[in-house]
Amino acid sequence: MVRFENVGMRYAAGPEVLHDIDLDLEPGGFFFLTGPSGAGKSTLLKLMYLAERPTRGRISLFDRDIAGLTRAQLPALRRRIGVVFQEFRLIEHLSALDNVALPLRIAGRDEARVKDHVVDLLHWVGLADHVHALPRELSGGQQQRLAIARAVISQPSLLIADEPTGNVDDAIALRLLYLFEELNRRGTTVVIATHNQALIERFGHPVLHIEDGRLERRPGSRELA
Ligand SMILES: Nc1ncnc2c1ncn2[C@@H]1O[C@H](COP(=O)(O)OP(=O)(O)OP(=O)(O)O)[C@@H](O)[C@H]1O
Repeated sequence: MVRFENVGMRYAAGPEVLHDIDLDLEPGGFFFLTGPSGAGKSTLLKLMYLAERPTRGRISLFDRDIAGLTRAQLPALRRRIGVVFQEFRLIEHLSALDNVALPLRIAGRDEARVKDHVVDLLHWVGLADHVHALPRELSGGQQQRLAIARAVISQPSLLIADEPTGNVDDAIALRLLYLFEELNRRGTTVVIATHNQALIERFGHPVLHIEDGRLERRPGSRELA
């Protein structure tokens, strides 16, 4: 699903920020990504969702070496990846409903079903009363839930989320984790960067831990049980 072989990454002429990363994420897995601020978590995720290219080493996604992809092949691959960005990246002039519907409309889905599907999901993430709100009319936590709804609406093969529970209270963080688990049960591989140790322990999934640009995979409590 996601494979890194001896990957190194530096930004422009700066120092290397990821070193010798070897990683093999099984399809259908659920992984937490942890590590201190500045350790390289977002950089690793950017490599996974093809926003950055590695400086060295090899990355394969869905069994394809990304170095061999043409520009024309990239959009189809990207459509299989749902991303929740740290800074949300919502479209400011579109309502909550239209933000979430956008990926389905781009994919040409039947408009009559798009609306029901989106409203259901907005309900699920606790935004039932804000279906027609613009992003700026929502709180930080509500915008985050909207960004999550947009990332999961197309049931991507791979969901990548950078601190998706950073701006929400504990009850909502739990609910979001259940939503990710439901998506995972339906076949989506999930990678979530988080500092929330309580959630990591509660859900017991394996942990990818980065420190000083080096990655270590630790078994989750479920695997050890
Ligand atoms: N666009 C960029 N240009 C230059 N250096 C960058 C860029 N983005 C990140 N870095 C550097 O790469 C290193 C890793 O940053 P990264 O954002 O991946 O860390 P992080 O673990 O996600 O941190 P946080 O938990 O604070 O979000 C840091 O030293 C950072 O300064």
